[in-house]
Amino acid sequence: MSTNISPAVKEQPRFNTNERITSITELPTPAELITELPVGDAQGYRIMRARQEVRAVLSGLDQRLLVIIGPCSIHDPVAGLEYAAKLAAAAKTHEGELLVVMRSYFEKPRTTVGWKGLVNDPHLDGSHDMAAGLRAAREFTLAASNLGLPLATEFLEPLSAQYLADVMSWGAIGARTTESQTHRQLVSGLSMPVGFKNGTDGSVQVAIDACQAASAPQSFLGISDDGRTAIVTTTGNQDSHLILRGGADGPNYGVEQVAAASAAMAGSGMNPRLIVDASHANSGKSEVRQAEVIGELAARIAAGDQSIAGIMAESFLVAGAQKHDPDAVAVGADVLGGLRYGQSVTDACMNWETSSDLLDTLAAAVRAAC
Ligand SMILES: O=C[C@H](O)[C@H](O)COP(=O)(O)O
Ligand SMILES: C=C(OP(=O)(O)O)C(=O)O
Repeated sequence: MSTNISPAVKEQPRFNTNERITSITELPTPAELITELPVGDAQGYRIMRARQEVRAVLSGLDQRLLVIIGPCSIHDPVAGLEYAAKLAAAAKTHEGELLVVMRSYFEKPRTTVGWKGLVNDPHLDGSHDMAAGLRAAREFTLAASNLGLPLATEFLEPLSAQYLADVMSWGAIGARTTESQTHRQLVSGLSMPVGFKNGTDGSVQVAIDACQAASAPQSFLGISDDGRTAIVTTTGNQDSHLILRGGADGPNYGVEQVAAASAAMAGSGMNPRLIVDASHANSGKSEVRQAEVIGELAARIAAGDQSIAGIMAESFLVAGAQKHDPDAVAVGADVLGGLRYGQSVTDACMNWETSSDLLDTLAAAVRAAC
């Protein structure tokens, strides 16, 4: 444990503060980590071009389908990169019909408690070595992006964006944080298109409100690249859009539900073209059902449905999910050695073979629609 309290602060009476804080450990600043692990010029150009392509698909100018696909979470960078190599090859095969962006999710929002992702706990043992987590996440993104893949992530901790956002071509705000002012402000300053999920209760209106808030200029408390708290002033993110992921009442990818959500977005002056997440409450977190949902969506796209700009899917090397509780292992234990290689430790994913077949199906659907 290391506690860093400045000498000036130590002289103040502190008996009434921090009663429930056991440690505060300083991290490298965003600038320090980015200097150590920089994005090269050619790579930076590819990341920015992918952002423009995502924008063009979302607006309908580019007739391809956006496919945001990959593991629910990256817990083992080696397996994640093996998956990325397969996906990069499939993305190249289908580049005429699909704009494939890999889910590179390093922060997991939890309904109650559980492993919170590679940034928070990279050793999966409850040691919460976030300096190593941020480094591992950045190393992963640089390697995956060098395979030619645009990357997607969920922005969960407002401070972590400063360490990773430069490598991302698409972002999401999850169902549990769409209503949060902090996240809406954050999106207003992010450089890539960002989708807001509907709420876990199924409310689409909170995501429409979020898109409106994030599209507007904002001023808020953030951090600078040098790690100091700062006033951040933004232009607003006009590429904010809606993601339907189902809710407590069940799925919301049906024809009428998508049409209603699309019309509500248009009525609020926002982009009516949206993304459907085939996982989460749209599949009851079943990877088998998820594949069926994608099949249904492909048929609608082939028939000319223009309101679906993209699809999100959870996919990894091995089907399903395995349980992992970081509190049940000793700090320093060989956690990866005890886990099934290539299988999710968070939500269930489709395996690579099924995912590859579905990419073929989606590409055929786009060809049929043209
Ligand atoms: O996408 C992942 C999960 O659905 C999300 O993190 C919530 O998981 P939990 O309900 O298992 O905590
Ligand atoms: C956490 C996720 O989704 P949701 O916010 O829809 O639960 C996710 O996509 O990983």
